[in-house]
Amino acid sequence: MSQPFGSRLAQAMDHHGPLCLGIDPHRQLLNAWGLNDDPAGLATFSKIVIEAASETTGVAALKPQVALYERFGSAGFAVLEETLQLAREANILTIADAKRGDIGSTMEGYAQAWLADGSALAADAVTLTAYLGYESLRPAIDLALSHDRGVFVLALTSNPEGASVQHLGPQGDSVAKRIVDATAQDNATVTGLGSIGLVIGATVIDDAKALNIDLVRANAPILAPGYGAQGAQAADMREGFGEAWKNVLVNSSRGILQHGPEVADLKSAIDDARKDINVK
Ligand SMILES: O=C(O)c1cc(=O)[nH]c(=O)n1[C@@H]1O[C@H](COP(=O)(O)O)[C@@H](O)[C@H]1O
Repeated sequence: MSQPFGSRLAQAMDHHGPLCLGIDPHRQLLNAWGLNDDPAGLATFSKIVIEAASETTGVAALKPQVALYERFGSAGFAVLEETLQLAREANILTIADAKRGDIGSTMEGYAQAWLADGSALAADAVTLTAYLGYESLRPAIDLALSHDRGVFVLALTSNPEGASVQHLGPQGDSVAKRIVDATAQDNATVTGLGSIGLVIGATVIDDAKALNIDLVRANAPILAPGYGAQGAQAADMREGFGEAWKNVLVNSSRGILQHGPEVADLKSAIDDARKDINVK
């Protein structure tokens, strides 16, 4: 890969718009699509989603939810490897939603799995959790940067429980703010969009303001899940993110996937979401 992840993502977002399609093969969705909840069902589901994404101009990235493959152990991981390979062949950026985090020495192992050239699980970026401290993620950040890949560090998550940890800290100095400020440092010397991203739930954008968090200064791609099935609305996202909106990659999983299994129906759900998000 000849360009940093941030530049590749910025180009994809310019070309396709800011939609990331989550590949979340929940048992209920597989059943609704007439598929078995087993590795063969996972494989068919994933292929259909990639086919739909590659036949529209509406998807900047795909985000496979690792947990829903991991349910099936090594057989599920084999399907995830194939899925990542198909997305690579379709030229669509991938974000492995693995939410990894560990002490530095073992973080190195996760980094090699998700971010090293030649790894069967390598994606363009991986989601990380900084509960062990932002600096514990350094092996993944370093490997990502040296391999033109990226990471997305959870800062403010879309679930209601996140605030009980992420808002902690004295007035104006929350855990979430520290994470955002750390990504700002890592992206500071980059011209264009940085490769060290953040996750800010679309359902909790107002918290960023309340916590005095400067998302623009972070110069980070911002993955925003919560649109669609979790109820966040396009107009509220645009207004809430304000100036940072230009860096926001909006994820929708179930909101689009519920329209399957026909590729044509998925495509039209992607188009609808895309128009909705782009509404001025
Ligand atoms: O890291 C994520 O992607 C993530 C962070 C977060 O704060 N909230 C959140 O919902 N997610 C993921 O985004 C996807 C949301 O799926 P839907 O609610 O079906 O659109 C799931 O795979 C979640 O695990």
